Amino acid sequence: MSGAVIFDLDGTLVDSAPDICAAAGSVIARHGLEPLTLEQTRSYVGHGAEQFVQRCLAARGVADRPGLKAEVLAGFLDIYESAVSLTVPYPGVVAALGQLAGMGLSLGVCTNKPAAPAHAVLRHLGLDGHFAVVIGGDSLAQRKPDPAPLQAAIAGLGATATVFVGDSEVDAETAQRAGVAFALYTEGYRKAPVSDLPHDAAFDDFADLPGIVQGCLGLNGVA
Ligand SMILES: O=C(O)COP(=O)(O)O
Ligand SMILES: [Mg+2]
Repeated sequence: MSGAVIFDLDGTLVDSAPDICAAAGSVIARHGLEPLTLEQTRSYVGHGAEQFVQRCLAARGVADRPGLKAEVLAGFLDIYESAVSLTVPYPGVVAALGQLAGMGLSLGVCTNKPAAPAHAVLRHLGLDGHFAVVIGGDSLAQRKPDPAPLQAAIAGLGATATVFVGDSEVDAETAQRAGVAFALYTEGYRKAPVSDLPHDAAFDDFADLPGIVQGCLGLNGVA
């Protein structure tokens, strides 16, 4: 067996909402629009950059203003790669990644964040070396909850047994459609109750993840 753990990024490995909120706020301010709250930002992340911008503009009542979405999206994507300074890994993430690698598992990322800012934030936090594969929201024609990006990550790692770790409705649906075990991190940007999301395991502390992965993959011991 070749085991792998594939992670969602925003709301799972990292709390990136403060950077996304600041970046979006600075772009919409150019159009005379008020910034978003952190809470709004968290609830709009998860479906990719275009949907995020769409939701921001809808929240400001200007979703139908001609040409605005394309302009704001371009401005947002321009600065998204440099929006890393306020982003932090969730507690215990770094130790858990080391422990999972020590168990002989390969690690990957499957996010709806575009690939360039996804790589940038992982690099900024010194986490990029952990991941042999990073699939972003613009890496394929499809994005989560389509199973194709997760399947591409699995193929890229050559994995025969996989656990997908994510924080949202989108991730739960992706795992289900791909037929992959799903571990739900409950401290991210999820909107629905935990019980509404199909999952094999749920956790609120990354210290618990190696044991969960061990159980999902049927491994014998945590190194
Ligand atoms: O919606 C995004 O841009 C990213 O969200 P994800 O990392 O949770 O997939
Ligand atoms: Mg997420």
